[in-house]
Amino acid sequence: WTPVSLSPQPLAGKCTPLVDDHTPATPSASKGIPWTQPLYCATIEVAEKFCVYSSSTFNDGSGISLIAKPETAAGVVGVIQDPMPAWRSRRHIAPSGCPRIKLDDLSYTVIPVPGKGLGVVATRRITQLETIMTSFPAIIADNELFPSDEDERPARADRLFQRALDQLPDQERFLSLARSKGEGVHPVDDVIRTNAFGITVDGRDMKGLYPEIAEQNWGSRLTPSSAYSRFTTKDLAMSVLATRDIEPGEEITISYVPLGITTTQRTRKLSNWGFNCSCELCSAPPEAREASDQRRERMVEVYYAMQDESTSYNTLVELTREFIKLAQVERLLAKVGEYYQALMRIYYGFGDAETARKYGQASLKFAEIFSDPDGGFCAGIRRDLRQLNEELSERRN
Ligand SMILES: C[S@@+](CC[C@H](N)C(=O)[O-])C[C@H]1O[C@@H](n2cnc3c(N)ncnc32)[C@H](O)[C@@H]1O
Repeated sequence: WTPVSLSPQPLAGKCTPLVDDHTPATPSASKGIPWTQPLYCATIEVAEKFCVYSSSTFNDGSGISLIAKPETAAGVVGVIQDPMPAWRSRRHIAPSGCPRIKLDDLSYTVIPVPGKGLGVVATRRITQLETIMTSFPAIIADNELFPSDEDERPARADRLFQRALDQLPDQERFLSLARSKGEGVHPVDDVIRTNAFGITVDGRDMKGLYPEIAEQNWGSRLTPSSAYSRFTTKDLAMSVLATRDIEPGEEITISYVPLGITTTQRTRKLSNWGFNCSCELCSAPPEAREASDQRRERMVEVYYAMQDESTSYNTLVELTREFIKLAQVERLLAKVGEYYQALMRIYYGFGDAETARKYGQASLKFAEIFSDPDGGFCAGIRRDLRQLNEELSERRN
């Protein structure tokens, strides 16, 4: 038996009843059913049945609606009924080693920002890696409900969206968030497409709508945004960390698109949001953008050259130096975990297990800050490190 507060996950999965409309169940903590609102299910055109699961007690009464398959909902029950939920003590959500904040010590305010609607602006100095905010989802919805071709949108999904909204205690807050699609699209669909993050819940790709985080604009200052969002599976929380020191009055921005890509790639991806970007990077002089693009393109070249069979070990060492230098200049701090993981694998491929382990350890350090410490990425690095450690100790013996 594992105390739920330390590890909510064991409650999830098999032991939790799969609640759907064939197995009607009244909310009952003793039966392991934490949902407080009536259940609503619909079979939509794209796939099997999805149901709306809602709890009005989640996150201090802000509530949550989950639009999911019964097996996904069963997977998060442990989080919903955790007797010591993370939302009660947001302080402990900061990654270990990072400065923590108290909820009443907010370092930002939400105000109009020219050309962008509302935005989040620092009210005091925020230090690098400080947790700026932690948010819990108002709605989590399965990705299948949001096909990229909007004409393929399952018509009956709107009923699920409506029910999910009706069962949220704070509907106004949800509906006040930015929308970009307009007429003809259900408001919940629009708010989610404009504001939600891609998250993985119980192995499924979902969209998570985090109201506080949704107030942040996309932005960059010739380098990635000043902040980075980090999802943790075990409590469904999304935290925003400062990737550099942020001065009072500065806007806090996060990245809506993958980091490290070029201007053309960014513009294409940002077009999904349908806004004319007015961030510092988008409005920077063309030479500055080109210089950044060239560095990013060179990083891709170096990455492939490092893995080329014809590359000698000495060249690999030189390329590694160049790659790390470029990542530093571009300030791709949140990507360093991935980069070091790649280096671990490349050096291992070259037969240098000692250096591979060094990069593996560094990779884990960064990955535990910028990604979910309980997620698949960190687990993969730990697995590789175990293998490397075993191999090195066998060699020594
Ligand atoms: C997640 S919301 C951000 C908060 C939003 N500004 C508000 O008023 O609630 C996303 C929307 O903000 C606006 N936005 C975000 N970043 C922007 C930028 N760099 N330039 C212009 N508009 C931006 C766009 O309208 C976009 O669809």
